[in-house]
Amino acid sequence: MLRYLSGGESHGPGLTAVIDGIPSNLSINIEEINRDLARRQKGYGRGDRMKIEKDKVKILSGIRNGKTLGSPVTLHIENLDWENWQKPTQPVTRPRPGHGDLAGALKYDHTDIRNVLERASARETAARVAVGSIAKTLLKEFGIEIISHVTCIGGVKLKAHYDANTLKQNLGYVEDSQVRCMDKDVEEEMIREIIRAKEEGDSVGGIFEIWVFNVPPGLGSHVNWDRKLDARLAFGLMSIQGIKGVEVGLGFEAGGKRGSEFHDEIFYSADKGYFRKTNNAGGIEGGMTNGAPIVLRAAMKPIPTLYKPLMSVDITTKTPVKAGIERSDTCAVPSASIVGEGVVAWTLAEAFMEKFGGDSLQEVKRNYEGYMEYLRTR
Ligand SMILES: Cc1cc2nc3c(=O)[nH]c(=O)nc-3n(C[C@H](O)[C@H](O)[C@H](O)COP(=O)(O)O)c2cc1C
Ligand SMILES: C=C(O[C@@H]1CC(C(=O)O)=C[C@@H](OP(=O)(O)O)[C@H]1O)C(=O)O
Repeated sequence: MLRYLSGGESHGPGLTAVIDGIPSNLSINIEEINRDLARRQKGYGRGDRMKIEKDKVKILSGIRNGKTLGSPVTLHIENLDWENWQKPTQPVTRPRPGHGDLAGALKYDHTDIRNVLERASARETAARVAVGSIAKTLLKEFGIEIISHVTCIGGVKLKAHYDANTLKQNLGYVEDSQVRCMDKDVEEEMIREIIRAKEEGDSVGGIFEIWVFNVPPGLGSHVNWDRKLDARLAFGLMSIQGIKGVEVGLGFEAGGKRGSEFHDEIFYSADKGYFRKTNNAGGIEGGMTNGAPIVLRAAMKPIPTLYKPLMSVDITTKTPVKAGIERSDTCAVPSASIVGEGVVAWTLAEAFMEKFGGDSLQEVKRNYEGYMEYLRTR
């Protein structure tokens, strides 16, 4: 069984995650984890904090001579901003609409909202990306590949749905793009919209898409609600700060289609086995992977902290006030897409280990290859 927990405040000394259940003998390249951490920090519209942080992972346990031992893997990422937060600060009393401020202060009985925002903050997603990067390494051993791109920022949208080949061909462009968008004209318009929002003391959200390739059929299960993979992927994506909607395959568009237009017809050939010509289901049927690529989309609301704040109520005096202002991003959709890759990798690694689980990578491979061999005879 795979599991992990993380701890760490946004302006504390750092973030720590302990992962249990990674099989032994998996080669881990720290530079791959650092590459994902750097990808998460990029993206047009991020605030000044990203000029301070230079996220790098330290591995404190579970890896020796570059390979996992089978014991818990402990990851640590330092907060370089920590040294600027050593002096006592004024209590934060003006909750920001859209952040965890008011609900968190009421629930945990805090009179200083900073005690809530320190952990509600998406700083925590650096730990999730490091954990996700290890999950990606495990999945890569089986040819599973996860990619993401941004399809909408602040209402500026990609003009078409792209197929897997076009997406793969444009991946280099996406990685270089300041907003992780594959179309140069749309990218420029997105950046203009972020600039306009920032100038007006406002913020934007958007949508990102995640594709997973080479997934074997049969991850997840139809037999109980909490084993359904589409539900678990939606849970993972929805748990990212700011996410308000998740789609699988055609998603909300499915509600307007006839059955005959929507469902992906089944074909068989001796060389390919069972296959589909369409993928409106997004690779999941009955809570299980069906062998087609998994396609997911997540919608992020606009960033809650506004430099031109909305109205709020001071929690000490109960008087109407403008909401508090913290240093903030204007847009974080490109970063959220990298976090999305991480949580999807984690969820799939969990499901993968449930199906093929073993204590060493060799054992997992034997189990996987046995199943793939069985599928070839079906
Ligand atoms: C990568 C990333 C960066 C974010 N940066 C900010 C930010 O600078 N300011 C802010 O108010 N919210 C930011 N958010 C969103 C808040 O963390 C989030 O809205 C808040 O924790 C409340 O959670 P909820 O939106 O899921 O309800 C960011 C989210 C992500 C994923
Ligand atoms: C620190 C990160 O994002 C932070 C997420 C965040 C929030 O409210 O979610 C608020 C900002 O924090 P600060 O006020 O310290 O600048 C972002 O910078 C990060 O992504 O590493």
